[in-house]
Order: sequence, then C-alpha cells, then structure tokens
Amino acid sequence: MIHARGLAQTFETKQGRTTTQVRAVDGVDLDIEEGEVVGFLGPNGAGKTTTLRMLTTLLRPTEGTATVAGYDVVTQSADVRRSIGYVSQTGGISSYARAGEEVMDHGMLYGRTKAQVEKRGKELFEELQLDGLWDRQSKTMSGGQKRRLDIAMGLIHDPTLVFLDEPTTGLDPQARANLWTHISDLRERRGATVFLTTHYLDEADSLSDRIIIIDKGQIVASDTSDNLKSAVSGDLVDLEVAGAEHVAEAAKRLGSLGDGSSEVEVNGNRVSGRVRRAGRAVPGLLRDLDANGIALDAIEVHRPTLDDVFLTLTGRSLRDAEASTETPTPEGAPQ
Ligand SMILES: Nc1ncnc2c1ncn2[C@@H]1O[C@H](COP(=O)(O)OP(=O)(O)OP(=O)(O)O)[C@@H](O)[C@H]1O
Repeated sequence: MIHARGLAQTFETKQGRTTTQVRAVDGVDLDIEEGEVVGFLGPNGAGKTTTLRMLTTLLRPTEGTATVAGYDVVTQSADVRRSIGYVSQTGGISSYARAGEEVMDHGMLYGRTKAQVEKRGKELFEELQLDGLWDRQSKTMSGGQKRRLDIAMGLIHDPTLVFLDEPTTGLDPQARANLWTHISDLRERRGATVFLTTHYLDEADSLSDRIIIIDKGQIVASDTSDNLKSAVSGDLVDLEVAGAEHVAEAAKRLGSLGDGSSEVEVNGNRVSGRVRRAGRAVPGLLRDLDANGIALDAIEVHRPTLDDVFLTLTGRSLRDAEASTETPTPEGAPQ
C-alpha cells in the first residue's frame, strides 16, 4: 500500500543573510501492507509530518521515491489523492458553514453524488458520535467535536488508505479514548490501512499493528510493539529498601540476579536494575533479602515501555528528546 525508498526532504531556512539547510527527512524506506495500522512515532521535529506530507503529495520529495496505493507520489499525484483520506494535524474546519454541508461538499469533490454523500455523511456522524450536530456551524463546536468532524471529512469518500496526523493532540483523555475506538474500527469494519503519526507512546502502543520510530529524520525501529519491547533487555525492578544500612547489600543481590550482568542504580534508599523475566526472578530475590534481614518498604516491577525501546536505540528518552528538540519556526510555507 505504501512503499518508499530513500525518501528525503531538505528545507532551506533563511535568517538574515545566512541560509541554513534542515534535513527534515533523511532517507526513509517504508513498506506498509494493505490492512495494516501503523503508528509513526517520534519526538517533536523528528520528521513525522514532513514524511506524511510527502506521502500525501502535499510536499515534493527532494530525494527518493514513493508509491502510495500503487501510484507514484510525484508523477501520479492526482491518483494518490483520489485514493487516500488525509486528516491533517491542525484540522481545517472552523467556519460558519453547517457541519453536514461541509462534509457533503468535501465528498462531492471526490465525485460522489449528493445522495451518496448525505447517506454516508449521516452514517459517519453517528459512528463518530456527532449525531445531532449535522446542522451546527462548525465554528461553534468543541475541540473534540471538530476533531471528529475533521475525521468525518477524511473518511467521507470511503478511502481504503487513511493518513492521520496526530489525530488526538489537544483532546481530553475521554475524547482520545473515544477516537481510538473509531480508528480501530476503521480497520476492523472497513479493512482500511491506517498510517498515523503520534508522539503519544500509549497511543502508538494500543492502536498499531506495527510501530515505526523516526528520530532526526531516520527510521530507528520498525516492528510490533511486543517485539520492540522484548528486544529491550529485561523488566525494570525498583526496590525501596527499609534501612539505609542495607542499601548496598540489596543492590548487590539485585545485581546478581539472572546472569549477574544487570547494571544497578542506587538513589537514596531506591535501588533499581533491569532483570530478565522478572516475574520468575523476583520471588527468589524477595526470599533471599528476607533471609538476610533486609526489609523493603516497596517493590515495583515495570515491563519495558516504548520509551525504553527508544532509550535503548538512541541513548535518550523520548520525553527528554522531545523536551530538548529545537523546532525552529520555518520560514515560508512548504511547497
Ligand atoms: N517548511 C519548513 N521549513 C523549514 N524547516 C521545516 C519546515 N517544515 C518542517 N521543518 C523542520 O523539519 C524538521 C521536521 O519537522 P516535522 O514537522 O516533520 O516534525 P514532526 O516529527 O512532525 O514534529 P511534531 O511532532 O512537532 O509535529 C523540524 O526541524 C522542522 O523545524
């Protein structure tokens, strides 16, 4: 459904007389099959939106090639556009027009008849819990309602391939959960292929069949969430030791679990380290500590997260990467 080879985008930004080049996407290869839901994850400024804009023909690649739904994004851009649904990051709807009319107009742009778009539009309003809002002016809708209206616009022509750019950014937790259900339904009920960008780890985790992680314009991982996590060595075991005098001994015993190679960090009374198959190893550790008179105030075991995957691959936490990413204000709109 989506195939890319060496896809790249270099932007030029001017500050005074100095021209700086930003390599926003740096040689991306993608192979996404029909019916897959793919989460495209990365920190701010990693190149998610730029990749998506190239795949949806809104931005011409500076290097590389891509086909989407069988069509070349440069030489057959009109065919690509006809075959996809696209919901942009910012959303476009905030007008005096009635919500239903906007959705119908959009569908008719794709060559559907008025009767077809009215029927499909009303179905989508019901599915997306927008019932009763058909005659509302979109500018009077709440943020969550507008976002769902954006999605209705992206789906009105029944595309089999849907691009969603950060679909839930800015929504409250309930509206996010709601939208997740709708996104899952796209594949379950309509067999659609979904390519969604996000920087929410939980979103990528719960929605996607496959997660592709991009960092600094390059793909650093592509696999199922479970496989990515199992490549991280072990579960994180956190001990809170009851007496300061026992901390060093507890650290030694935690470090000697498994093959004895786990690195242990000590912070005050907290001792933490990665342990393979913690579910099996921890009961023995507890017995061992108890037999040696070392009491614990608390113990927590955390399965690896996608953030751990990113940390293992890049040496940085996704959250830190996000906080430290400078996203200069682009000069001039993209092509
Ligand atoms: N039109 C442009 N001109 C110059 N630089 C740009 C332009 N568009 C994007 N960039 C730069 O390209 C890099 C990638 O941006 P992009 O928007 O693709 O990242 P992103 O992963 O989608 O980030 P976010 O999660 O914040 O949306 C950033 O450094 C950004 O500042």
